Amino acid sequence: MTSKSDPKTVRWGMMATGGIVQTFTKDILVDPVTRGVDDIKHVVTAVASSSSKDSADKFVANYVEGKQGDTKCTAYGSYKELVQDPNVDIVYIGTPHSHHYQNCRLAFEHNKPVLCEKALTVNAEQAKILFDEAKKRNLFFMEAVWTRYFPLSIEIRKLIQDGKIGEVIRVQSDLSIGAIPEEAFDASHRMVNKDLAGGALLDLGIYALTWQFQTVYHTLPKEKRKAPKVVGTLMTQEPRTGADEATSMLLEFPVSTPSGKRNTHGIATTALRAHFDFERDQVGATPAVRIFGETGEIQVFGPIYRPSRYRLTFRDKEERIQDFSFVFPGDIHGMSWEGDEAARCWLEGKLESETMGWEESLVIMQTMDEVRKQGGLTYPENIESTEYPIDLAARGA
Ligand SMILES: NC(=O)C1=CN([C@@H]2O[C@H](COP(=O)(O)OP(=O)(O)OC[C@H]3O[C@@H](n4cnc5c(N)ncnc54)[C@H](OP(=O)(O)O)[C@@H]3O)[C@@H](O)[C@H]2O)C=CC1
Ligand SMILES: O=C1OC[C@@H](O)[C@H](O)[C@H]1O
Repeated sequence: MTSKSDPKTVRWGMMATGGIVQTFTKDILVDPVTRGVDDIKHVVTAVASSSSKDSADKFVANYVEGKQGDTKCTAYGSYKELVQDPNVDIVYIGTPHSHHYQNCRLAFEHNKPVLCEKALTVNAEQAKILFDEAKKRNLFFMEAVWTRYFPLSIEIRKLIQDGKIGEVIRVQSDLSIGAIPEEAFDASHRMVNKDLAGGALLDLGIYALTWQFQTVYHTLPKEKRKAPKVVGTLMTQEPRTGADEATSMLLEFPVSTPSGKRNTHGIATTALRAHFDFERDQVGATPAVRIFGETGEIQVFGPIYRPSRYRLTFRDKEERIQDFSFVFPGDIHGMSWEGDEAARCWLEGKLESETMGWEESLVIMQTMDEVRKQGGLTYPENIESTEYPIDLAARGA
């Protein structure tokens, strides 16, 4: 348990009613005590849909009512009404990547703190403006990279920091899905639609990068962290839309070991069309992340956005192979931990989370900018723009 005092309640406002907002809502409304947390409690006091009030009403009925005692949840038919609601402490943004910049600016304009889904923005310039705005207005702001808050991720970062596998020489990370885009995603789907900043890199590749960054960059003291050089990029276009269907990245993290003597090599890959056997991966046949140290290796089994198994292998130890598994408490999907972090940071008056801080989110966006430049991937001007407000089409418009 984290605390013995009465839990403090945080009131969430949900911006959008799509897939991820449903999952996040279900997860945060699971009693935190089931995961050993007794200092905070989450309630959802408002939900807004840009498509219709009806969609917000249905969301409330399906995901909120009956799950938070007597606490009321207001349904809105516009995001503007949500950010004006005085009963909302913090806004969760679960819209497509293309809309994050505009949506965050709207929330900040009304002085609301924000937890915004990955990828934070379309490009680094937008992200930088958001961080400046949040700072100017003294508002908590965090990119919702849920994987970082998993007990498994925390444990692996600690193993590396404690030198359990020696200095890290190379990290390989992959997040690919076996979907054939024509069958799995209509050309207008957010996964492949350039108007929604779709594509493998911003949606899935960001997790391959998350594993690079959380194991190499983040395990160093802040003053020693240096942005990686993108040494090479390969990109394949999705035939109908021109979004990236497959992206491979070769990174060099300069002087990235505690001794300051070594660069670390990063190989990060992502694809929408690669055949990928999740079941086989989950039983442990094929690790999706391999962290190669001087004296040992850490293998993480996928899917790497929701990891629950890892293996440690040592060169010189008697017990050469050790396996570790994690069970998700309280039947959560795994998003509650990031919700707890955001709520706790906000309650403590922090502007950012140590685990996914502004500077690191920005470096990751800069890395993706460079990858896109090398791979020749651009998005429409209106969604790359830093202008605000721009009226981007809402769903179905
Ligand atoms: N952390 C994770 O595991 C996951 C994160 N994500 C991230 O969450 C975000 C949303 O993904 P997901 O929930 O799967 O997407 P969905 O398409 O399921 O939902 C997106 C929602 O955004 C709103 N929206 C506003 N404008 C548009 C528009 N022009 N086109 C489509 N939708 C619009 C809609 O809600 P409304 O009509 O109510 O306003 C829609 O339901 C992305 O950033 C994605 O990367 C996605 C899946 C998993
Ligand atoms: O963040 C995500 O994680 C799970 C994937 O299925 C989804 O496409 C992606 O947005």
